[in-house]
Amino acid sequence: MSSTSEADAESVLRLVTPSLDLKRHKGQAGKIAVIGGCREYTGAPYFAAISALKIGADLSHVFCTKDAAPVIKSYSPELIVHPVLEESYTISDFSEEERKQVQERVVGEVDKWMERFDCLVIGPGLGRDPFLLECVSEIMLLARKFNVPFLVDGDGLFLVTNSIDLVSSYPLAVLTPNVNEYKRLVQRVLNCEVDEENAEDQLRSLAKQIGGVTILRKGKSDLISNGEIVKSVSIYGSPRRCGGQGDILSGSVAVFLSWSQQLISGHESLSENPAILGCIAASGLLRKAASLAFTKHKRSTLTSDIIGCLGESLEDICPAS
Ligand SMILES: NC(=O)C1=CN([C@@H]2O[C@H](COP(=O)(O)OP(=O)(O)OC[C@H]3O[C@@H](n4cnc5c(N)ncnc54)[C@H](O)[C@@H]3O)[C@@H](O)[C@H]2O)[C@@H](O)CC1
Ligand SMILES: Nc1ncnc2c1ncn2[C@@H]1O[C@H](COP(=O)(O)OP(=O)(O)OP(=O)(O)O)[C@@H](O)[C@H]1O
Ligand SMILES: [Mg+2]
Repeated sequence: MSSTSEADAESVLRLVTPSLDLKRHKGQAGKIAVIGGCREYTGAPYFAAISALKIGADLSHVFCTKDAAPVIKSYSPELIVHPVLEESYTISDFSEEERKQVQERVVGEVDKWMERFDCLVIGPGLGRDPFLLECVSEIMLLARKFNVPFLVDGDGLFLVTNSIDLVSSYPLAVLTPNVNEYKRLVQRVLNCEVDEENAEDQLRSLAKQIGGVTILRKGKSDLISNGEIVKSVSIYGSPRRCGGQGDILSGSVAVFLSWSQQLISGHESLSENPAILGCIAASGLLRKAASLAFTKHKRSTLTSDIIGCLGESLEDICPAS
């Protein structure tokens, strides 16, 4: 039986957004890392990482391939960019032993930083190179070892859909599939097709089947479930469907999830699930920013215009002072 309720996204945003306090030091408002960026895609990891900063995180890192790094750095001096990922073509002449060494080096480069991160965003613009995805599987296992929450999006979902054990039963994992990514997840995990008539129940079953991970199914309404409850966020956004809006969402979920975790760990009386709160807050803010950007730019609204409206939209709900 379906029991979806529309979340009060503005109240959640007010609850989880920390006040700006002169006693807080750099890092306390969030340290986020995006794992993504390859020869084809440099925009997606940039959108995710810069959105995290624009909302209020203190530090935003990007771990990408060597080709992508100078491009991403040139978009913004605010991002800390690590050119560490390798694609198969750079190691095509290598022996099995040498490939193993490269993999260990790649994973070691992320390992050095792992404990410092509040949340990882795995997948925006990652590409689908098999060697690169093998390394990213190891990075997911490492995050689990250190109990670092992670969100999986884009090509990260391609990896996870084919190796569901990577996220299975990890309560700190959030999946943010778009229409295609959701279809593939449902087919692979539930062995059936997407059922729009019973969308909420199917989402709940999917999240339960993957061991209680949180899933945010993007669409006309965003639907969120951890296998127990289902929440929706349907406030009006924008009729423009330009690429990159999902990347804003992924960086935003990472920040709000970190803030929700901080809030809940300081208040024993709060029993909410930080991943669910993070998804509701991010979805609500993205939609509000998209709506504002559309009123300003109409048909020419682009992802960068929506990013430009994140601060104003959050300020409207939670004034800085
Ligand atoms: N500027 C950039 O660098 C961007 C890179 N991106 C990256 O591109 C890679 C692939 O992601 P995609 O989202 O394109 O992959 P998808 O597997 O979602 O494929 C997109 C395809 O689905 C179709 N489609 C979209 N919405 C649909 C709907 N409602 N019903 C039916 N078909 C629909 C589109 O026409 C397109 O052909 C990822 O790594 C992603 O992160 C995207 O995030 C967009 C921005
Ligand atoms: N049909 C729709 N009507 C209104 N809002 C939508 C619709 N589809 C998506 N959205 C909004 O856009 C956000 C991004 O969803 P989308 O499906 O575009 O992700 P995506 O395909 O992963 O994007 P990206 O291009 O970044 O990869 C969602 O969180 C939702 O708020
Ligand atoms: Mg996407």
